[in-house]
Amino acid sequence: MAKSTPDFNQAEMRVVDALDQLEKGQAEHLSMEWLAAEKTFNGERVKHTISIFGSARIPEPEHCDNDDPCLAMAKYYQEARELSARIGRYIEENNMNQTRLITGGGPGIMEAASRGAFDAGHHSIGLNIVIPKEQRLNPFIAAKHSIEFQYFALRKMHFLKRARALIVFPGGFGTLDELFETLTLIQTGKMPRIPIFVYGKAFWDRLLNVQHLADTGLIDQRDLALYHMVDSVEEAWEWIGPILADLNTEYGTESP
Ligand SMILES: Nc1ncnc2c1ncn2[C@@H]1O[C@H](COP(=O)(O)O)[C@@H](O)[C@H]1O
Repeated sequence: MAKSTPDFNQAEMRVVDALDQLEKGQAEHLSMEWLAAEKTFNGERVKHTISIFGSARIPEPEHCDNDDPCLAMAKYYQEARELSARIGRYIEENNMNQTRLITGGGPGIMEAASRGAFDAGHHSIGLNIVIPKEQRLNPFIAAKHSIEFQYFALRKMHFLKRARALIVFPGGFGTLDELFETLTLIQTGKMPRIPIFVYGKAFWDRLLNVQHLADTGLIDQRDLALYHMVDSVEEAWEWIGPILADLNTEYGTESP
């Protein structure tokens, strides 16, 4: 027997039902969450951010039980910390009070990045997310610089709204989601192009064969240039340093 195909009206009805189920309270919560984050950014007078993404599960080497994958990945914790310290130091030394480093506020690479900023006397902002596992605000973010979200979608919009550069360290589904959403938004013209640095060639080369997407016509060859691979703190800084210097020239002297 042939399968029945839902007609257009049935599909429309499902959309209407779904919208009905979205309670008024939920819609209000969405807008409150968005506005609460706006309030914190505006209260802190933040206009430009450097966002760092990466695994919630990469610990510092001291917390590995000497097992190989843990130690191999833990180098990224140290490098994220070191790079963030450089970024934080530059922002502080140049009094760029409208520019902030932001992270997901959680453990792993997020902690490393907040910690590096903290080492340099820079108060990073953490966009924390309420989830059942691995949720804790890392100790290198002050409570007043933490913004708590229930919705990943809104949180991602805030990650990108003021972003002047993104640095993406190795990570799992969460990190991949953040990287690919950003690439999709830029590819489809939904947000302006910003520099994206993907950190850790050995990790990313093993994970992604993006050339295959271009070879099969699923992305344009030019889309491959939407991000740039970097493989050391030094190399990353060669790109990020000038971005901060440009921000400093353009806005550094503006009063908040
Ligand atoms: N526990 C978490 N706290 C804050 N942010 C988180 C957390 N877990 C995931 N995230 C977000 O997603 C990526 C990391 O996800 P992985 O799957 O571990 O790569 C991170 O950039 C956070 O924004």
